[in-house]
Amino acid sequence: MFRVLVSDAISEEGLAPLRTSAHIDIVQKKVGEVEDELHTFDALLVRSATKVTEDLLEKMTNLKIVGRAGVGVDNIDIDAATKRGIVVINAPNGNTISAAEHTFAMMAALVRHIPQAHISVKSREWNRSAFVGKELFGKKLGVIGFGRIGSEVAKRARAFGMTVHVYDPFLTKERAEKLGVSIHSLDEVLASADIITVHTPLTKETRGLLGTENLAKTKKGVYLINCARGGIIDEQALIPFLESGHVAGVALDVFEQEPPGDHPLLAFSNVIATPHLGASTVEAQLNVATQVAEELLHFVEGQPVTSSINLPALSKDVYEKIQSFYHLGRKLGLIASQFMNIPVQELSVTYAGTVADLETTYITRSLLAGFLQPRVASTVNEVNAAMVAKERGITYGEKFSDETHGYANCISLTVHGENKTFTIKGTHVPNYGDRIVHFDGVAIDFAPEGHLLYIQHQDRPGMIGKVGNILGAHDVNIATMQVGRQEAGGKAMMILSLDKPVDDAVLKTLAQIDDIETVKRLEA
Ligand SMILES: NC(=O)C1=CN([C@@H]2O[C@H](COP(=O)(O)OP(=O)(O)OC[C@H]3O[C@@H](n4cnc5c(N)ncnc54)[C@H](O)[C@@H]3O)[C@@H](O)[C@H]2O)C=CC1
Ligand SMILES: O=C(O)C(=O)COP(=O)(O)O
Repeated sequence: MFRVLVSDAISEEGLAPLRTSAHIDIVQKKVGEVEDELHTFDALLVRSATKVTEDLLEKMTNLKIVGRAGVGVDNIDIDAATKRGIVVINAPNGNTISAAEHTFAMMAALVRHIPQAHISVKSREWNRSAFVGKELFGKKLGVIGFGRIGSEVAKRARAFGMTVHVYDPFLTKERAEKLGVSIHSLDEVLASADIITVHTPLTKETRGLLGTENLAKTKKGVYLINCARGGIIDEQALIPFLESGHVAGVALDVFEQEPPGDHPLLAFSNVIATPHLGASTVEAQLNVATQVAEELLHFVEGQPVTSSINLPALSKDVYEKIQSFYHLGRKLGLIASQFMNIPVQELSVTYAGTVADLETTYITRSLLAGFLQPRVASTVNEVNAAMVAKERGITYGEKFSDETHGYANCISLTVHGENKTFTIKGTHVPNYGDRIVHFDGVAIDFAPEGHLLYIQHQDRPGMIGKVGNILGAHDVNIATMQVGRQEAGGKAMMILSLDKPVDDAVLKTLAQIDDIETVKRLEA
């Protein structure tokens, strides 16, 4: 049973696809309510309220995937998840429109004092002169962060007759032109905008982006909106700018701490606020829940996930094409690691033939994970392989070649260790399987499966019989045997596939045969 903990309020209708699977068990409880069971869950689904910290991940020892029913993943310790090989997925566009509409609603409310006027009327007052506002028409809107939400806000602003100035260091001129906005430096946007709205993720770079220094560069009388993440506008820094009247008004949907409690900003009559409602619409909640539920189902079924934060994006089509090579890659890495059971510095992977035209990043990650797995106690997979390699000082690189050795495709792995270099090559034959076609300088042909025994010896008559006798005497059945040699009478090798693994005593007996130089167990 695949156990899913849903720890925030996620649309029931959106989760429905998960309920159709007999293999999935859904538990809807807060993390604090299932402390004793945390180690039993395979998946965790959250919104922004649950903090997926390293400490929580430490307790969720069986966790394989975290799904964020929304965009921002700043409540998830991505590095800690990646380190543990836990896939993190989100729903990147399900709530874009809702967040953009909320931003626009906040903008209109801010410049027309709607919340304040509403409270006044509800208090049985009729004070029209106290709430004279400003038009949006003809104003300059500064958009900081021009991704999905920023660009939807800009479209609506243009429809209102506003000019849009954008700051986004990753935005291309073509995209800006297409959407009818102009690109500026941050300083230019700060100096020119009548209203500034932020739509970046919260990162090390964007935390405090609008702090004392940058707020001082804004126009006197500027309005500010944060419907992205608390902390992008520095809340403490804002206070003197409100006190002096430099900032005319602020609309906040998000706070550094949520809920903000008795926050000093809330005491200002020209600060309006909502309790993180950007994505709180029926439509957005259905969209994001459906997106993560569908992705989770793919994950459970062994299909690729397309919106992962810590895995390269893969479409179903591409995944189907690389799947066989992905398995071959893992086997090549696994066998090479056991054969080279010494410290290694570098792995070099060469792709040739049909595989060279595919998305090889994923295959390389799989190969790397196979290589690292025998060397580390925790799980290594394509999520954390690069990180684990880095931690261990192992570098890796990809190359592409035309040399297929007569096969339709060929993956070659060369491992550089201390005083030794080892090369293994494999191919995938459709409807037949994976074959290792080159092993440590010798052309050979065997399936990388099960309990393998590698024997390196001098090419002499009678070697096969001697090995067979010893294995037979120890009740070890040989399923297949492949032999190869560099030249007659020279270095030769046998790769045997056995029905059960041999123990150390048998290895030792085999190693004592004259002309046998190396005997190694290899598990594939
Ligand atoms: N209030 C709410 O309920 C909601 C809030 N959000 C938040 O809105 C924000 C934006 O979401 P999306 O538009 O979907 O994300 P996105 O990833 O499509 O866009 C973010 C943009 O920010 C830009 N950016 C990154 N660093 C930057 C920097 N240092 N300076 C300027 N621009 C920078 C990126 O290039 C990108 O274009 C996120 O923080 C997300 O968490 C999203 C949905 C609902
Ligand atoms: O998607 C996002 O980034 C949001 O901020 C929405 O947060 P929520 O899912 O409503 O807690």
